[in-house]
Amino acid sequence: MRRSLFLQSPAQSSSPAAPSPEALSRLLYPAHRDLRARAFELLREPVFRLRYNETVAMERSRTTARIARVRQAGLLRDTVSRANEAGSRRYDVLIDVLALLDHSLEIRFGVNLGLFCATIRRLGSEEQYTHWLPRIEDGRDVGCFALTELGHGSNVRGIQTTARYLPDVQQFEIHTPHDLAQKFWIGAAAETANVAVVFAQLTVDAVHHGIHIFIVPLRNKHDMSLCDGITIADCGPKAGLNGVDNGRIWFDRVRVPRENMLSSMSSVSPDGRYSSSFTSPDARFGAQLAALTGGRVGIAFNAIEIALLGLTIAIRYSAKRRAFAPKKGAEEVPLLFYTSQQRLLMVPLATAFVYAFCARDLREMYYKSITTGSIGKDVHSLSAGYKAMFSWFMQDTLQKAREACGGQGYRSENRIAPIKADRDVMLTFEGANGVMLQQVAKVLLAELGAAAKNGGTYAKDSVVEALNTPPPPFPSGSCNSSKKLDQTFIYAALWKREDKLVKQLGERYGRMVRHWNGSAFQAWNDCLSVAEAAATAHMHRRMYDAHLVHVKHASVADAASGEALRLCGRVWAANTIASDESFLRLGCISAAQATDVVEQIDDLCKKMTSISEALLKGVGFPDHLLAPIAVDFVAHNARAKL
Ligand SMILES: Cc1cc2nc3c(=O)[nH]c(=O)nc-3n(C[C@H](O)[C@H](O)[C@H](O)COP(=O)(O)OP(=O)(O)OC[C@H]3O[C@@H](n4cnc5c(N)ncnc54)[C@H](O)[C@@H]3O)c2cc1C
Repeated sequence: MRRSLFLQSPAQSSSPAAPSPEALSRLLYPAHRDLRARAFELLREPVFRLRYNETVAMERSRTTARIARVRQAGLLRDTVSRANEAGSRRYDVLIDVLALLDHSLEIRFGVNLGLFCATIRRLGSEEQYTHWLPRIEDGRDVGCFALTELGHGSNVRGIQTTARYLPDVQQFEIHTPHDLAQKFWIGAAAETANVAVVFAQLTVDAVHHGIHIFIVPLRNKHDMSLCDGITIADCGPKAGLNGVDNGRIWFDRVRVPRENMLSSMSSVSPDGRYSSSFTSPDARFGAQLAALTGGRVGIAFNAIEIALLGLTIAIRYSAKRRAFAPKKGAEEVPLLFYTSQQRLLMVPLATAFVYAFCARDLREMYYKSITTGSIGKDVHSLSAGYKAMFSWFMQDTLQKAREACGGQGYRSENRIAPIKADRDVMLTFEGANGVMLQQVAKVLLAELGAAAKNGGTYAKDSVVEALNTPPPPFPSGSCNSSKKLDQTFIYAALWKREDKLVKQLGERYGRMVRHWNGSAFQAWNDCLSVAEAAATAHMHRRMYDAHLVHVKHASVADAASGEALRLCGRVWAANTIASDESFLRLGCISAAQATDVVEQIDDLCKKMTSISEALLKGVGFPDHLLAPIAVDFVAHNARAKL
């Protein structure tokens, strides 16, 4: 990249020092760097060569061949079979790399080693998980995760598959009572899985005990024929992710032994006595969905990696591709010269760096929950919020990256457009994004309710405890603070917006409950827009809190990396404030401050542009995972190559 081209504008202020790519890389990818390097190397092999516009059948068989090669290379060894944090860390590092190549490959592993194994690990007895996890890891069995039904997706509690205990034979009878209860979208069910964890409504001696989970064989392994009572249909071609064989399943009074119910928390004795370690059905239900939390943590993490992949391709191309010259006969300038192109790509680049470290924090919190065995409300709400916000950000970024590359962005071989189609489902599976934000808002409302009983003070372990302490007042001449876009100004703006919106949510909810004569369901429906706004504001303030810690940490490793990250935070904050009218509407900032913020964005983006090459080197995705336009688009398209 020729930096001089970015320095031609007289408005440009001094460029920051470029961070050390090595230091940044160690901050971003601190663990198992050898495994990460081995996985990148493996992806050079012909079976992993990128291909486009294949038939569904070809995509599926290619994904199967890729799975086999990853297994054969031994990279999966000692991952999920360890059933501990160390194994999960190795697994995640590997999957993060595979995800950069092929979403279908990631998801085929994700439903099998991720969702299936995590469910058994978290909810099964030791006997159950020591039996199943090694068999899944080495490929003797392929598992899938059967929760969603045609009639019930977001409303998980409403699923209607039944499981009735039959004490005479000490078996459960799993049954699909009608077509709306067919399992739908089940990854790997259409062709490849031989066993499923099935979520069903348990009845013991005519007493209903709510959702429980059962290990149900789907196919006879010797010839993959369907087991008695199982009907499976293919979900057919999808908008993307066609290497995954999503299927529909009906159970026709299928019998499984009593031991097949996941029994670490609840069990049924041979003579039909039900017991559970949970006194509250709500707490049991939350624990049963723990595997989904792990999935959301993974989606949040990978959404940022994929955004960075799209940005790497688009920024590298934009630094080389030229369009228009300042005067006749002069050399044309690179696309990245244009301030509009800089804004298009640098705001997402800065945002991706802010979010990347937040996603890493969330993973660390999730790893801790593997050791402690319980997922707290903080991990629950952060994983729901980050899953939604980061996957929305990813799709928005891929669209910007696509447009930034013009027509070349539309070519399949340049990756961005097909990745966008493949990844779109991340906004829906493991919890539709809008519904995820509602989950965050419900936690906020509960915290507000608890605080009201506590004289208006949030509890120490509340996710909004920070709202107990108002930000320090701006130093005299508050515009100085917004002019510099400093930490005090940014934090205060984010804090005030969150504080006001959370209170607004509480007030509106109370009013609506009265309006609807006590119906919480109706009242909540009339709060959804403020609920989403409050959840978003909460997430933004949490991200900024975390970001300040990340800047400090990065500065210790490499002063320039710390400065680079600080710049990313300012760009992200400026864009966040400029894009949401509620900062002004709610009086969190003045009109003069809003003007200060908006006027700085172009200059900040120029600074970002000057260090973007170093930032992308720190991310370090190898050329074979990028696209021809990110490497040498002229040589790649040479006539001599025809
Ligand atoms: C490719 C793919 C793979 C999948 N893999 C699996 C799998 O392996 N196993 C599995 O069990 N499931 C799987 N799923 C299912 C997935 O988890 C569900 O699609 C998801 O939970 C959403 O459920 P739904 O599709 O029924 O949407 P719905 O619940 O019908 O929701 C549709 C939309 O309605 C609105 N909405 C719904 N509820 C509310 C509400 N309370 N308030 C406001 N708005 C609301 C939202 O806009 C939402 O996006 C997969 C799905 C896809 C597409």
